[in-house]
Amino acid sequence: MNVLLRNIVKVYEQFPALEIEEWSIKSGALWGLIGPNGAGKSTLSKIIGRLEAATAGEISYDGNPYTTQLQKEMTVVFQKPYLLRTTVWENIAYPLKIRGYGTKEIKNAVEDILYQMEIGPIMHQKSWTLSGGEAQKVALARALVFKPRLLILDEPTANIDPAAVAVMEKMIRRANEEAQITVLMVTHSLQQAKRLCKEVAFMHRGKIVEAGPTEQILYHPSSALTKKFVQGELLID
Ligand SMILES: Nc1ncnc2c1ncn2[C@@H]1O[C@H](COP(=O)(O)OP(=O)(O)OP(=O)(O)O)[C@@H](O)[C@H]1O
Repeated sequence: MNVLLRNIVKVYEQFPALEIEEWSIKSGALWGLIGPNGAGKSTLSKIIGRLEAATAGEISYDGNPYTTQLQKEMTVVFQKPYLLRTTVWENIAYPLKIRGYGTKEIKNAVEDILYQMEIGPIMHQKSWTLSGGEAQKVALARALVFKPRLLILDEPTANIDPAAVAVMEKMIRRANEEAQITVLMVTHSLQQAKRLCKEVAFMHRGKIVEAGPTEQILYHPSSALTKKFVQGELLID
């Protein structure tokens, strides 16, 4: 899905949290959003994912304004996922059920993703009994199972053990490469951005300072601020 942002502003009680003149996400992209704490990464991803309204500005999706139909084609996964109070299996089946898939299709799709994400053994477990990392895996499985056209991830692998990170990154890469799902991912790990993202945007104080191919932004940034950040010298201010 192509997403175009123009003059997006978000103000929280007179505090300007976001000011983006123009930014576009091309269909099939895999963007990483990096920047210090409080830079506005979550706010921007929630606004693009329509979980929050911008104070001003416009976002178009494939050249059109947002419609409720689009809600079925995109999804946002948070670090602390909201799961339904039921089993893992039911949580993953849910997005397919509300989209009208048949019983057989649902069974096949859920079984496939349970297997690929290595969470088959916990499929009958109730969501509130899961560990934090297991819940994050289930949330990603639930987002991927219906093949959204736009997937927004806000630190999906924070607090995850290295083996599970590898599985989750494999699934995100595969979703992007094989299912052509457009991905926007907030991450605090520059290593993860290097491994996974084709392009990276660096945010600071509500603005996108610099955006472009991952290699360029992380190794040859043009802004002194980006350079400081990627070298680990930018303090929260
Ligand atoms: N609901 C809110 N009310 C008031 N201020 C808010 C609200 N949500 C976010 N902010 C402020 O907006 C700014 C941007 O926050 P945001 O969560 O987008 O940053 P972030 O880059 O995702 O940070 P982090 O890396 O710490 O998660 C911060 O200064 C934050 O305190």
